[in-house]
Amino acid sequence: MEKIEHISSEFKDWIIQTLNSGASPEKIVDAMIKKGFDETFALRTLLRISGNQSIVTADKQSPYYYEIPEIGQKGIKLYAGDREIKVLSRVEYPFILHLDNVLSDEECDKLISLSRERLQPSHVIDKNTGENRAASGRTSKGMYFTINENGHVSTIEKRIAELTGYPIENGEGLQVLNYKIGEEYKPHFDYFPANQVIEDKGGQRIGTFLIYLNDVASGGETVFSKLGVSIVPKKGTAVYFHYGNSKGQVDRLSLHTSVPVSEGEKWVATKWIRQGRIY
Ligand SMILES: O=C(O)CCC(=O)C(=O)O
Ligand SMILES: [Fe+2]
Repeated sequence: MEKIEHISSEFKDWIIQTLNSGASPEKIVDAMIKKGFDETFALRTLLRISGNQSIVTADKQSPYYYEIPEIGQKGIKLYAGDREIKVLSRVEYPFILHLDNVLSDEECDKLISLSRERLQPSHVIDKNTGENRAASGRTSKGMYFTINENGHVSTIEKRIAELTGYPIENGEGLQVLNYKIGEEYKPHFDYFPANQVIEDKGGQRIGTFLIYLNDVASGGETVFSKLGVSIVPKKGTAVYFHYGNSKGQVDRLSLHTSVPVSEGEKWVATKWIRQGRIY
């Protein structure tokens, strides 16, 4: 039988995701060979993807259909309670909003102090074994709050819900991440691979609300690598990016990374939002 010597964009994304969640390149090559790929092609593909080099893909997929989320329909001044939040910049494809003044300095400091003692190395759940193990693509430490865990978390969750228009119940527990010098989060998508979407747990992730909790002395930018856009962390600002539409498609342009911190440290809080209610 003839061996496969081309991959789809979707399969390429699966490789990126699997690689960055800690699977070894050898395992992925083995899996590709089992699926009928040519061995040299599989090896070469893995080398190029892990070296961040471009590869040619053959696509059957229809293009992502863009819909402007509610937060993008409110103009350049947003309101949450009596707080005015300015849009600093906006990208349409993929949809990204950069927001000023989402949290005050005191609110950022308080969130850091509530999470500091609970940080653990960032882990992923192995899809095959169900095992909780360190992720090679994520060298940061992190922790999760449960929904409405305390008054401070509730205040932040209400603000995000008001800004985005998505109820608190569509959001996962707030995650806080801390990156020290050299730590990073390799290129990844926040949405789930198609086979891991759990319909009765809110379904697919469709947007990410990412808040910067401190100023980073150097490095630590959030980079949307397919766009060539870098967001420089600034205390209290946030980015919202949206990558899931009402047709159930996901936007591959939302690939992003947190580049290594080169001086100081970085603190962020992430709220992942799903299509429907999780709880
Ligand atoms: O730390 C960052 O800038 C990105 C974090 C991120 O991508 C995530 O939490 O999904
Ligand atoms: Fe992410």
